[in-house]
Amino acid sequence: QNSPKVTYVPPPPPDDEQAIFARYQTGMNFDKYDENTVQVSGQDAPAPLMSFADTNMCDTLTMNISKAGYWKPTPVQKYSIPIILAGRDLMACAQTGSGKTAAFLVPVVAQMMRDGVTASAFKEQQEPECIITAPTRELIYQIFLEARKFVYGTCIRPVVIYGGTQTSYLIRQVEQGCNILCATPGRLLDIIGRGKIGLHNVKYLVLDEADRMLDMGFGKRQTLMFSATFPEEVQRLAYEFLKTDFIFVVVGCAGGACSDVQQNILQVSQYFKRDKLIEILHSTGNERTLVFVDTKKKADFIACFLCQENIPATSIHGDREQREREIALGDFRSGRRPVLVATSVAARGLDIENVQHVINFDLPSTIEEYVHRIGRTGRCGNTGKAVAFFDKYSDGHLAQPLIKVLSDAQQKVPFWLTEVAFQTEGGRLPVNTQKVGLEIN
Ligand SMILES: Nc1ncnc2c1ncn2[C@@H]1O[C@H](COP(=O)(O)OP(=O)(O)OP(=O)(O)O)[C@@H](O)[C@H]1O
Repeated sequence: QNSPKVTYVPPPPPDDEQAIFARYQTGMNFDKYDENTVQVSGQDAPAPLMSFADTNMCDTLTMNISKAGYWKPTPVQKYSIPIILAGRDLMACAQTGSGKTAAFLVPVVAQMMRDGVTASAFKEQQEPECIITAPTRELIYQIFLEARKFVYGTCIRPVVIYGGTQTSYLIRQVEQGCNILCATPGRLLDIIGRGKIGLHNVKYLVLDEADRMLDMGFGKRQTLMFSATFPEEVQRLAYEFLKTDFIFVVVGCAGGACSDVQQNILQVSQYFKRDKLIEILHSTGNERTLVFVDTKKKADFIACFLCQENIPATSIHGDREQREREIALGDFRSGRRPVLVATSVAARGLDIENVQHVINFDLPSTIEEYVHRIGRTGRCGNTGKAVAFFDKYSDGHLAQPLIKVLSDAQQKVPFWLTEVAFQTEGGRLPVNTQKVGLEIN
C-alpha cells in the first residue's frame, strides 16, 4: 500500500465526571414514544420492563443511568434490556434517536458486572468480553463515550479503535486493558490480525448499524443487532448469523422515519439547487443545519460556496484527514460553524444536540439512507425539519419508497410526487397511494 503513514493521535476523551455525563434535554415528544406499537417475534420473549429499577442491576450502574439523565426507558430499551439480560440473541429495529445505544450498553454492562470481568493491563493479547462495531469512525467514538458513562466507577474498561488514527497509539490503548472494544470493522480486523485481540472470551457482539459484518470466527457469544432500518436482504443475512431462537423487536413501523421530523420534499432541478439552499439557509439563520450531498468533492465545494456567501460552513467526508473530520464535527457541535456539509459518512447514528434542520441537497440512492440522514434531527423527543431537493431525472426511483415513508410518518405527500411515482412505475399506481387518500387522475 502506498498510502502515507497515519500519525494522528486523537485528544484524550474528557475525564471529569461532569463532562462524561454531559447530555441534552429530552424533547416534548419523549413520552409519545410510548404510543408506538411494538412487535416482538420469537419464542418465549421475556416481558418488557417498565422502569430501569425493574432489573437487578448493581447500584453503580443504576446510579450511572440516573447521572446520564435517563429517568425512564424508551420502548426499544424496555423490550431489549430484558431480552439481552435473558441471554438471547436480538435484532432490534427502532426509529432514529430513540435510544438504541443504551438499549444494548445497559444490559451488557449489567451482565459484565454480574459475571465479573477478567482483562488485565499490559497483556500482549487482550481478551475483551464485548465487541461493538459501527460503520463510521465518529459513530463508534460516540458509542465509546456513551459506554464510558455506564461503566463509570466500575473496573470495566472500554477502548475505542478507529481508522485514520495511529496504530501504535491504538495498540497502547488496547494493551492497557480492554473489556469492551468499540471498533470500526477495518481496524478491528487489523488489530485481530496483529494478535492484539483474542476472540475466545467474547460474550457479546454488538452490530450497531452494521449490516455488513461477517462472522469472523467468534466463539459462543450473544449477538445483538440494532438499526433504524433492516432491509429484507439484511434480515435474511441475520437469520444465518443469529441463533435460531433469536428475538426480533420492531418499535413502530419497521424502517420508518422518525415522526418528530417534519419532512418537506421540494422539486428542484440540479441547476437551481444552490440558489434554493441559500434561500433556505438565509431563512433559518444560525440554526444548526446538516446538508447532505452525493460526492466528497461536492461537499467541499458547497461548504466553500456557503462561506463565500457569509454562511459559516464546514465539511465532513471520507477524503478529509481524521484530524480535520474531528475539528469539523467539533465546530458544528459548538455552533462555531452552524452548517455542516456532509456525504453519507455522517448519515448514521450521529447524535448532535440542536440539529434543527437536515437538507438533502442530493438525495441518497436508497430510502434507508434517507431515513438515517433525516434522523440526525428530531432526536430524543425533540422536533426537527428535513427538506429534500428532488430532481425527477435522478431521483425518480425514490418516488415510490418516499411516498411510503412520508405516509407512514403521517407527513403530507406532494401531489407531484405521486405523479412522478406513477410515471416511474410505468403507469402502475404506487403502493400506499390509496392509503394516504390521494387523488390520482
Ligand atoms: N431513556 C432515556 N432517557 C433520556 N435520554 C435518553 C434515553 N435513552 C437515550 N437517550 C438520549 O437520546 C439520544 C439518542 O439516543 P441514541 O443515539 O442511542 O439513538 P439511536 O436510536 O441509536 O439513534 P440512531 O438510529 O440515529 O443511531 C442520546 O442523546 C441519548 O443520550
